[in-house]
Amino acid sequence: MAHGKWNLRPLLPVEVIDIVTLWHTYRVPIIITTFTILIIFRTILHLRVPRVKVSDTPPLSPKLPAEKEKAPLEEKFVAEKVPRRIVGGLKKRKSSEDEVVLACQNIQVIVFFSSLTTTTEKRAKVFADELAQSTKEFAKSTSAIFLEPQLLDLSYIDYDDYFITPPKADANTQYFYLLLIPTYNIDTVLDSFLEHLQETHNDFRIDTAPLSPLLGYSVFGFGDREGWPTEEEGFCSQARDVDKWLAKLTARKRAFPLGMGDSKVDAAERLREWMEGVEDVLGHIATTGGLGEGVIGSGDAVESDVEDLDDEEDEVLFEEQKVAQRKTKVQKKDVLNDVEDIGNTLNLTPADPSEPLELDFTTYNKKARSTPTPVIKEMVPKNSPTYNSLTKQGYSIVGSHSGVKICRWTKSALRGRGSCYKYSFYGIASHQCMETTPSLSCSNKCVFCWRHGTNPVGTTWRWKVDPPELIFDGVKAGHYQKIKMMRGVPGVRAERFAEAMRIRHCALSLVGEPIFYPHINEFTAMLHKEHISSFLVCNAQHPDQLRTLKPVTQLYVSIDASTRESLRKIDRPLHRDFWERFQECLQILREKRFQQRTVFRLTLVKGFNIEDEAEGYADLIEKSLPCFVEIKGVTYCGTSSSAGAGLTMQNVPFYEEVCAFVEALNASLSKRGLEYGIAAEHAHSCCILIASNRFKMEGKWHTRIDYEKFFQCLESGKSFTPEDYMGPETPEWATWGNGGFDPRDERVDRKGRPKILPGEAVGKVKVGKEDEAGE
Ligand SMILES: Cc1cc2nc3c(=O)[nH]c(=O)nc-3n(C[C@H](O)[C@H](O)[C@H](O)COP(=O)(O)O)c2cc1C
Ligand code: SF4
Repeated sequence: MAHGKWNLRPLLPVEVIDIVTLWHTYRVPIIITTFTILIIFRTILHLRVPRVKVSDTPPLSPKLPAEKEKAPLEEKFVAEKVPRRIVGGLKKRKSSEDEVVLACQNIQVIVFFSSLTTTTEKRAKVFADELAQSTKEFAKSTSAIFLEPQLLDLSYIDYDDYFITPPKADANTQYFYLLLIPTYNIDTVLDSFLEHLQETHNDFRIDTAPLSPLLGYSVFGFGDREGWPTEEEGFCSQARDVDKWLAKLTARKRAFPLGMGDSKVDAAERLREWMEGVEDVLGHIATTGGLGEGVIGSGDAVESDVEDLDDEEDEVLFEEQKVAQRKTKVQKKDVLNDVEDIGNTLNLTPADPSEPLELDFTTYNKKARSTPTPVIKEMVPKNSPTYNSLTKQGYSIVGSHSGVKICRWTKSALRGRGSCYKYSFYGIASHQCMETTPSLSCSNKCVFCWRHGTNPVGTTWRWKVDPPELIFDGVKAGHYQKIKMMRGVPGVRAERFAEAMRIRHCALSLVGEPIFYPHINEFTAMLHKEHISSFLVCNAQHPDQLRTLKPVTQLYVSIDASTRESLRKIDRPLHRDFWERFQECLQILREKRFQQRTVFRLTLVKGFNIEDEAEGYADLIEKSLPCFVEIKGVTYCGTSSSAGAGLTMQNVPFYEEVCAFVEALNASLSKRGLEYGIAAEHAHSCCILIASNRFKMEGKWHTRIDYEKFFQCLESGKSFTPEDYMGPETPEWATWGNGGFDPRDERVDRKGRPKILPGEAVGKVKVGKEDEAGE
């Protein structure tokens, strides 16, 4: 009272006083705990309520009223009264989702189309009929049941029924979407469709990939090149947008690349190709239950090409990229472990570290070395660190000593982003080129080798020999499998994908020394029999094999230095008589120059083999008189092997330095009266071509090859010369001074952004990534 408060204690029973005291002491934790329990309870209740779509666009002509009628009352009530479930954040792919497995028996293909002037509608009808026939065929040989494809006009459906979640028919049916989309630069239904896709993806209340339960999707666009000649100018832009948004909404279940056709020119042909590809995928789903390797959601994606993905995909890929980066880190660590393993197990200490040392990377422990076994070993056995390392780098190992890998340029060409320099110089389309080797082993350890120092090395063949048939079939299968893995990659062109399924060129230069393989002639004969051209690169260390090599389309010898000392420093050869072998190979090449196209390949490494060596190289050219000299700035790959050799980015010459060297070399050749000239360039790869005047006609360079003529010459059984299969004129854009980038291709940087035009700022170009410049 004295303090103005009532004292109730004398009036209350003891229990009540205890409770009040307790309350005063613990009221804060009690309130917080009660509040938390209430929130948890509320959240659980909330999550158990089924998720419901909300439509912003009233259905123009609801196609499925009957189905809606059939919906249970309870569901209708929920649809009307309950707010939508909120699933925020990025979708994280669970490991179980890595493989899309057909979890049902029925496959329902829906063909969506839109059409203003009816061309797409007519084509869509024919397309759906034909698809119905082919899916019936699949049904005969598999347990999957293909329901009759549905044909739906985007103008007459409620987008919410199909493009927020796949339709809910029954648990036994899964959906596959095909969309045939024209493009209009005026307001059409396609604008609201695209808006809907975009809104669905950005709607924070909905999962960012709500269409991921689909089996897959693919889009085909109709456009008109007359009015919209290029993609930048709008050709098929709306089909490209639909493809982009569906990739996001389905968590990248692009089952087949976007197809595009010009309504006035080639739409029918392009659509047919695309249809064949789509049927192939559907057949694959029916037989295996999955989309096949390479399509996200069903296996491996793009090897190491994560950084090549479009900006448009970044948003969706965020989580996946992090996983990929984590993976890369783990892989790097593993590679390191492997190399360490090799080092530890070999435990070799050369008496003189500067002396070349013959290493056998297939020997794994001291015990194995000290007790030689009479059994002939495999060069790259499956359980070896070398095997692990090479497969992690993306090589497919075929048999026990061969490998195949698709190069960055093959991927680039599949996406319409340019071929390697061999397209500019010789007309090789990169997406039809297979890069392979029948011998992963090499007798050099070049400082710039981007094979990460993990390939086996040796001076003699001492391993088990696989038959050429096994290698030939194996590398083709490995190549096609890797091409198929590109199917779901953003930007892959349907027509290039179709073309890529026919190998036309083989670069025998991947890793190791191809002529080391004892049956190399049988192997190249198999290539030629299937009209696959052969570009074979050897390291000028095996004169006996080089002498007996039968003609290939183009025969290369790597010329990495012009003096004995710099060759020893740069190639780090295992043969002690490496210089004599090198000289002998040059002599052999001279003899072969009228039987096939012979090429010197110079790889310029600043601080190793450029300075003051132009004269030395001119001497070598004079000695061998090759048909061509390819000069290329070294590609820095940042591996431990290159770093160990003291190679850094400082050793990579700028393009202007390569140009200056080439001009000096060319001047030295003409001073000697040798008839050569600078014919072509590919600035993007830091690569320039000097050619013999034998390939110049009426003042124009003809560095390209007539491949069919080459096969005719071979099949005739008569002797022939390189001039006999000389191709058409080198295109103007590829000739010296014009940059060498095919104007038909889109030029982008590694992030997919448009890039400077050829010729602009080329002096600043340095090629700094593994196989960027082509092998
Ligand atoms: C007004 C108009 C605008 C068009 N805009 C584009 C365009 O921006 N890009 C394109 O590639 N094609 C464009 N086209 C071509 C159409 O996409 C093409 O003719 C298509 O086949 C039409 O299909 P449809 O007859 O089914 O409506 C346009 C055609 C018209 C009539
Ligand atoms: S870089 Fe080599 S393997 Fe790749 S496309 Fe060009 S020639 Fe073929």
